[in-house]
Amino acid sequence: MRTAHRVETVRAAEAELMAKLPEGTPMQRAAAGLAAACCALLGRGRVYGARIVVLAGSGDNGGDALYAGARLARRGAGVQAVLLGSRAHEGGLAALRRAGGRVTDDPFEVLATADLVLDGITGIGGRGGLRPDAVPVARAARGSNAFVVAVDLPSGVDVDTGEVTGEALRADATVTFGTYKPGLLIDPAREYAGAVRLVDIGLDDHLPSVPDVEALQHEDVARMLPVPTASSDKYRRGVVGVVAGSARYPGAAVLAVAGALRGGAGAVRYVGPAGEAVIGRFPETLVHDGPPSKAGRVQAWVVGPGLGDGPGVADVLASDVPVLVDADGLRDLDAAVVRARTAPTVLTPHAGEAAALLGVSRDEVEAGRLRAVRELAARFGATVLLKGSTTLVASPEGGVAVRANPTGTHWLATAGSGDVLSGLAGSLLAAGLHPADAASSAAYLHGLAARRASPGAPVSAQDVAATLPAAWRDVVS
Ligand SMILES: NC(=O)C1=CN([C@@H]2O[C@H](COP(=O)(O)OP(=O)(O)OC[C@H]3O[C@@H](n4cnc5c(N)ncnc54)[C@H](O)[C@@H]3O)[C@@H](O)[C@H]2O)[C@@H](O)CC1
Ligand SMILES: [K+]
Repeated sequence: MRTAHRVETVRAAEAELMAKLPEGTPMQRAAAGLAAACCALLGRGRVYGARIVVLAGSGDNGGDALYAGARLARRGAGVQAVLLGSRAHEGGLAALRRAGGRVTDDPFEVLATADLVLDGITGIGGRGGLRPDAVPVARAARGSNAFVVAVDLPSGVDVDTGEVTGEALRADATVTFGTYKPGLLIDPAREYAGAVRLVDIGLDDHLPSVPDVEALQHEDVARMLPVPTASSDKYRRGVVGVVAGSARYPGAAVLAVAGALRGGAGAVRYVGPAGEAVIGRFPETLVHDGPPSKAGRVQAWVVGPGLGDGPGVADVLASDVPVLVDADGLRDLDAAVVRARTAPTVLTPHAGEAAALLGVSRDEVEAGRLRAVRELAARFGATVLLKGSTTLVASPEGGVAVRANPTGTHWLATAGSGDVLSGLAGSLLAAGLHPADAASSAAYLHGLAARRASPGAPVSAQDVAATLPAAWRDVVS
């Protein structure tokens, strides 16, 4: 699991750490880790003579970059510092000078020939996008052939939310200290960070055990996924009911069932008017034309994909098993009805649907996705999966981290892919997963399947569904 803490928490942990260590120790640890990462990035034998530019802002982020620059200068790199802001970190600057580094007043000249740039303009103390004086320098750094390494995080992004509201410096890699920051796990800031490496500075013992945001890794998902045993039969493995599709959108039913069949439930029961299309494609499905309450026992329901104005939502919400509500099922959803349920509910809106549920504009949701997903979960007393370039999953209970999905691809923004996701997540719910685990592991597998089905190229929802078993295998092997 990658765990991220917001600025306030990091500051409190750093204060505790600093109180028990000699002054400057955390910064020296950070600088040592940063310099080592730069050496690894430059490659064996390439540090001596490398042309390195340190962009140093006025805070401790600049201090980290300057001390790391000093370490690299001692190993023979030519290091030039560009001082941005009203002052520079005194100790870091003195160390750089002692090691033979220089301060330049022509940033554009040194950037034009640089091999590596250290972005130490702002770290967790940065507010808003880059200030005007830093903008042309940041642009020149990005426009050069140099490899750009962000110190702690890319300067200009919002650390706590992942939002990018102004100018920010896009890095090729980020070396972050002590813990990930939410912005390193959530788009669009995540995209500015490049490959992220975490340097241990001894902060762990001082951080709360529950992070603000977390991102699953293969091993976390592998632990969650259901594994059939010798005593499993199709009913013990769970039956998932899918209420989806309409005369107008029969395909949504097929795609939701396609996802559900790959999610580990023992059987899929389809309820709705698209039974013929579903059976034609997946003869293993049990079909029923409704209502859901008369269709036989299931361990979880999925309701909504392609449903149009069709019936079934109220019937399913009245059941005593977990329910996942998606797409048309989310329209006019009553928070009081959801809150009154005895079994868990999972909602899977995209930004537009989330906006309608919250009564705000889509832009407002897009601009504050972390806030929106938490607010929806609290208001509906439900687990909420907010789809987007970084899909987020929030739980209704307080004190639980929001999960940011690390496997997405922009190609997943394609018709029908959400139907596959809701079928898959519902199937995992029926197999007995905790709602947040079902939602987040479904998003993980779904993203991985999309990347695997069609690396770097358009992918169809059917391809995603068909590649889910391969993604599952990747995760558990
Ligand atoms: N506190 C600690 O124990 C440690 C802190 N470390 C480093 O310290 C950083 C935090 O340092 P600071 O609190 O000094 O804050 P920063 O260095 O992140 O930034 C603060 C400075 O940047 C300026 N600034 C703010 N917004 C700006 C913008 N949009 N454009 C340009 N300049 C802007 C401010 O005027 C202020 O002087 C961390 O990110 C990390 O890199 C590390 O050394 C590890 C240990
Ligand atoms: K930075």
